[in-house]
Amino acid sequence: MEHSSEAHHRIARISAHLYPSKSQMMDESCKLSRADCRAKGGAPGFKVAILGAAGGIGQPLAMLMKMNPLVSVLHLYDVVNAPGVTADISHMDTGAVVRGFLGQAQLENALTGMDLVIIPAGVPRKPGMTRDDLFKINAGIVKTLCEGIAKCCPNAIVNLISNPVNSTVPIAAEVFKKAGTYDPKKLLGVTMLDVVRANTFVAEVLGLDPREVDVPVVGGHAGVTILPLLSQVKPPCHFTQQETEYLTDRIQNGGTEVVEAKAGAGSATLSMAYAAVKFADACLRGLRGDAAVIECAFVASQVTELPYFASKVRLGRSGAEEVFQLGPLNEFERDGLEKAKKELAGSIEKGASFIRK
Ligand SMILES: NC(=O)c1ccc[n+]([C@@H]2O[C@H](COP(=O)([O-])OP(=O)(O)OC[C@H]3O[C@@H](n4cnc5c(N)ncnc54)[C@H](O)[C@@H]3O)[C@@H](O)[C@H]2O)c1
Ligand SMILES: O=C(O)C[C@H](O)C(=O)O
Repeated sequence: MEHSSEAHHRIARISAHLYPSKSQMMDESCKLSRADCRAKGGAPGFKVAILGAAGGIGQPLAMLMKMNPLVSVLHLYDVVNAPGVTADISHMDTGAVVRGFLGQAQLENALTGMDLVIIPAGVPRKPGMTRDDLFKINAGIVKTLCEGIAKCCPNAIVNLISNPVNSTVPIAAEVFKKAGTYDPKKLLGVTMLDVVRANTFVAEVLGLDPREVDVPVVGGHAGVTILPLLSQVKPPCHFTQQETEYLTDRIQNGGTEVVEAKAGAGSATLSMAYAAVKFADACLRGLRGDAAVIECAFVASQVTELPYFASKVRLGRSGAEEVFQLGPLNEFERDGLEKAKKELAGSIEKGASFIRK
């Protein structure tokens, strides 16, 4: 029979690693759990935090990241329901060690030591709203979370999902600048869902498997700022004017299509979680040192006269190590680019001045 105090310690260790706040109430010797040991030395991998982990995107995103073999530690932070989601996800028999963090008081613990922070925190749209209508609430949420990142994991790669991305990325950048921690390579607005949608819709038109299709989508992440470069689709193909207009409109309004179909119950969550994991996995492969990891993202950029712009980037050990030029555009795309830049300029300025004011 096992000695009862040893058994007590084992049980306490498990509880302590799931809910670190409880560990303070437990025996000191329980603080370094087996899971911690595994995370520190045994299982190679990266430490990832999800902020807003109990939300519509957060939950499936947490589940998919728990399945990612590149992740050794997964921190799930939210202002509601983080313990429930953590308990649930932690029963999955995959390698990543999961810990939950609830509320502002636990934000710093959630962030300390992280390699990658994914942020889907904030309110989603309802029918009739633009993404910019979310600015009022989400700007403050992103500011607070980024202040935490600047303090606790200033070297982490940040994947920012919260809308309006065209403004929240400049907000995050200004917070990091103020804190003296800004590294433009490490702040990435997630526009992967636009690429995922573009690949799907283009594949439908071409009668191909979407996995064989690669559509660059540049600009930003709202309406006309979402600019699919259909002239650069791989495999090379030709679209009629009617197809080009249909595809551009569907890709630009894919988010609204979901918002309307959900009829007040939120915006894209499952396809977004899929896209977020595809992008996060690319970031982690870059961090690992894999060559030629290239995805689209909204980043600090010199591709146009705007300070931020989405285009293809090469992800490496230090984040977005190379930002690619747009390549040759046709007349339809050049027109689209002008419209995109006009709207983007205002959204970027709105975000930056929220912090600079
Ligand atoms: N970039 C994209 O392509 C894309 C796609 C879809 C949705 N979004 C955006 O992602 C955001 C989240 O969408 P959702 O459907 O998951 O919303 P949701 O309301 O279902 O979930 C949001 C979660 O954020 C949490 N939260 C709120 N304030 C917080 C704070 N201060 N700290 C931590 N967590 C906090 C909430 O408790 C909730 O669990 C929205 O802004 C939405 O517009 C972006
Ligand atoms: O459309 C939204 O509000 C959510 C997201 O930006 C999307 O593109 O699905």
